[in-house]
Amino acid sequence: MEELKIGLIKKCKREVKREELADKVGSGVLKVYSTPSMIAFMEYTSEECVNPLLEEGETTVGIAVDIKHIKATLVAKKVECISELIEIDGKKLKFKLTVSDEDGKIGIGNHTRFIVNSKEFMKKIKK
Ligand SMILES: CC(C)(COP(=O)(O)OP(=O)(O)OC[C@H]1O[C@@H](n2cnc3c(N)ncnc32)[C@H](O)[C@@H]1OP(=O)(O)O)[C@@H](O)C(=O)NCCC(=O)NCCS
Repeated sequence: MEELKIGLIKKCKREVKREELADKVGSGVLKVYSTPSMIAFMEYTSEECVNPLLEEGETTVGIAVDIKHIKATLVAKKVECISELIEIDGKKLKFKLTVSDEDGKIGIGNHTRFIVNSKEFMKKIKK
């Protein structure tokens, strides 16, 4: 079975939906792909990159993002995210990310996730 190692890569593709636009998300007023939606796509792709290789009962949670949104994208455009695992520091996993639309790069940066046991993580949160 494949193991968690530096160099793992995941690519995900999707189409920009109306509910992902800045005026719908509330992060701006224009009808363009929102930065939070792009970051969510980056988080999803990074999670997918490593989740199949975790122990039973484990998942990852996002703990840091350092992202640049460099170009605007309209609804219905196709976007692709590439996430590469570039650092493993105990339970901390660092990913390098690129998001492109049909015309080129729209987002770049790094994202860190932390491996947790799902049940224990939820139990520790104060109600
Ligand atoms: C991930 C989390 C459980 C770690 O907490 P913990 O188990 O108590 O671990 P610690 O606080 O001892 O941190 C462990 C390491 O991660 C680092 N770390 C924790 N949070 C960090 C963050 N946000 N950014 C960078 N590093 C972080 C700590 O500095 C420590 O590093 P070290 O081992 O080099 O000293 C906690 O930060 C958390 O719950 N974050 C919120 C995650 C979340 O809800 N995400 C949204 C859902 S996906």
